[in-house]
Amino acid sequence: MPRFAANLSLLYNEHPFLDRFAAAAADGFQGVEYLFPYAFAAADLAQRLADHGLQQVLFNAPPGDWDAGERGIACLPGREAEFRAGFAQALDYAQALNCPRLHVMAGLAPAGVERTRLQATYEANLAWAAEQAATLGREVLIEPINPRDFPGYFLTHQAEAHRIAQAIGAPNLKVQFDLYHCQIVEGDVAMKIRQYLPTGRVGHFQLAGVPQRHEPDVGELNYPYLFNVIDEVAEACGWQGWIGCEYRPARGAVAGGTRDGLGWLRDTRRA
Ligand SMILES: O=C(O)C(=O)[C@@H](O)CO
Ligand SMILES: [Mg+2]
Repeated sequence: MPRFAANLSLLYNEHPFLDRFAAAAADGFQGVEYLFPYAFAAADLAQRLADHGLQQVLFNAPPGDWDAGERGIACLPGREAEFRAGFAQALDYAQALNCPRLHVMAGLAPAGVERTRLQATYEANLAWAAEQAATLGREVLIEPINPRDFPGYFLTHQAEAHRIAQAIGAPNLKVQFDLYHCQIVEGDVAMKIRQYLPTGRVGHFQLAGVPQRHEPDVGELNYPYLFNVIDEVAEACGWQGWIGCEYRPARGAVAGGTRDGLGWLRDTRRA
């Protein structure tokens, strides 16, 4: 069975952020991920992980001005210095939290800038970030994201992400395979797992039900089937990663909403 990490940005919103670690551990999670740690001291986060026996499996590098609508800056010409400073900060947190992988968000393609220029900026930033991360034994991840949730996002397709990772050629530059985004953008999810997992370039999976991004047992994807495919292929190729549970609980605003929606996880553990 795959290992599941609780995404504390989306799950357990019925609790204040720092209390979500305890809630996730109480539900049997051994790993956590979230969008950004930067509003908290790394030492406080590390203490929560230690207190609850949790591993930090992923978080994101600074994305630019999130509240103003930015969704990463890696493809944006002219923002290279900010990208480098942000990535250095992310690496400091990764060290303190013993987190093996960092997601670098591409950003929204600005109108009027040629794609080739964005592509060159993106690849140069990723090559630099992968080199920095390698010195500390960390991985850099890139994630294709569906353009309904993030209109204009630069990276949307699995094939494109793998082409970029392959072209840059850094062994620690990998793809974050979010099954929810993949289903929305291109479908054929099981075959894409079979195609890409054996390449060694998949660094992490994430899941959510499609289309509402609720629990994985709500919606059009058959997750028990996909978990079996991941298990089968992972065993054959020796992959040992995590699946981040990155969904908004259908009863998320209700006390106990996240736990009440974890029946799918209890069923998976029993299977
Ligand atoms: O939205 C997603 O999917 C993510 O994995 C985030 O890191 C980016 O918002
Ligand atoms: Mg994701």
